[in-house]
Amino acid sequence: MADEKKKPVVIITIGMAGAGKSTFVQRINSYLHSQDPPSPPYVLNLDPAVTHVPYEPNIDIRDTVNYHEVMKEYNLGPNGGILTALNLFTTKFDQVLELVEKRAETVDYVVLDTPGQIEIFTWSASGAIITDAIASSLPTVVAYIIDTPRTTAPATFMSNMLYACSILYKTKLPFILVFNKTDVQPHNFALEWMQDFEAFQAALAAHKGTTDDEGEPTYMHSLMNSMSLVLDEFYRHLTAVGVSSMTGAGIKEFFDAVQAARAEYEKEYLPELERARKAREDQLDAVKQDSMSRMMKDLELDRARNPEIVARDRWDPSQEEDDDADDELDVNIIDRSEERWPGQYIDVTQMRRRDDQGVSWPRPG
Ligand SMILES: Nc1nc2c(ncn2[C@@H]2O[C@H](COP(=O)(O)OP(=O)(O)OP(=O)(O)O)[C@@H](O)[C@H]2O)c(=O)[nH]1
Repeated sequence: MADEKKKPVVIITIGMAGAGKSTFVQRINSYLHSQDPPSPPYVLNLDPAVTHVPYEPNIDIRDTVNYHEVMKEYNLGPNGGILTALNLFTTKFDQVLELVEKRAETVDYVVLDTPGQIEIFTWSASGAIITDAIASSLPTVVAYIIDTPRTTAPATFMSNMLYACSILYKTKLPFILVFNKTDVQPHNFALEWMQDFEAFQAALAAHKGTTDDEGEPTYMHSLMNSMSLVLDEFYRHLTAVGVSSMTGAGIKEFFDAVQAARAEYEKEYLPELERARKAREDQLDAVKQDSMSRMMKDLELDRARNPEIVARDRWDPSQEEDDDADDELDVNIIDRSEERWPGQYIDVTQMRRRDDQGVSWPRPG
């Protein structure tokens, strides 16, 4: 389509704590800066608890929500604090989207670094809202970062793949398995297990604890055998690349995979998204039509019964309220690259104390 605007690809990096998400984001950031011409990405840090990120994010959740204050304010532990901080940030995500969309024509990639505790993003309402919101406006890809040296045992490998599988089915987005730290442990064993079901079975059988004292397969072994059959189907839907965020090896292959995933987004995800949106709108329309026609019927009956009320029931333009007064937004999402970190630290957790602003965050339910 000729009038279609250029859109960047969003890369959502997800992974277990310590898998190397932040180092990976830094690596792809520097890779894109080193291109000719340089193509700096737009980077968002969504981890409120991280003390240091090795890159300069354009939008940083820590500029908006003070995670320590959230813990104090709501009397929460670290995980509850991170989740609540993410929830508070999500209430402002429309502003984030606006800032991202403003840059859509000048950047090729938007990169999201997610909280270290994977489930806080993958299993929370906020994570789903953020993912859906961004994926419905820009082509989006999930990069699932795996700590390769810690995935060499068949059982750990399978658990990790099952987790990846659950995220794929939850987000339904194009998915890239990123085997990280290949400088320490090459990832060919993983590719072999993914491509050759029998090789994985053999690795499982060779592992200790697969048979009991009588030489019979243990319950766990049988379970893993069956699960690996399920995973065989799952592997067909994804791309795997090996990278070293430390040395930069494999990063070009990662971007080749991102381009292929973008095409997949446009071919499969987008039509599905539009179909779901249309179905939702049609359903809403039908409900609206139905209640409207019932209301009209009730109204007709009522008016027929009370003609004197009908005579008094007239619209009075002087009573119309001025809705525009509330339209101004209190902008507190900061784009560091635009504002050059003006030092206007805005701590949303403190806002409820300022009576003049009248803002009060809801307590988690
Ligand atoms: N050898 C090697 N080490 C790596 C690589 N990538 C990351 N690391 C190391 O792995 C550790 C964890 O990396 P992070 O980037 O902090 O991992 P993370 O997933 O962001 O961790 P959280 O902060 O818990 O979210 C650090 O010590 C990194 O230096 C890699 O490619 N090779």
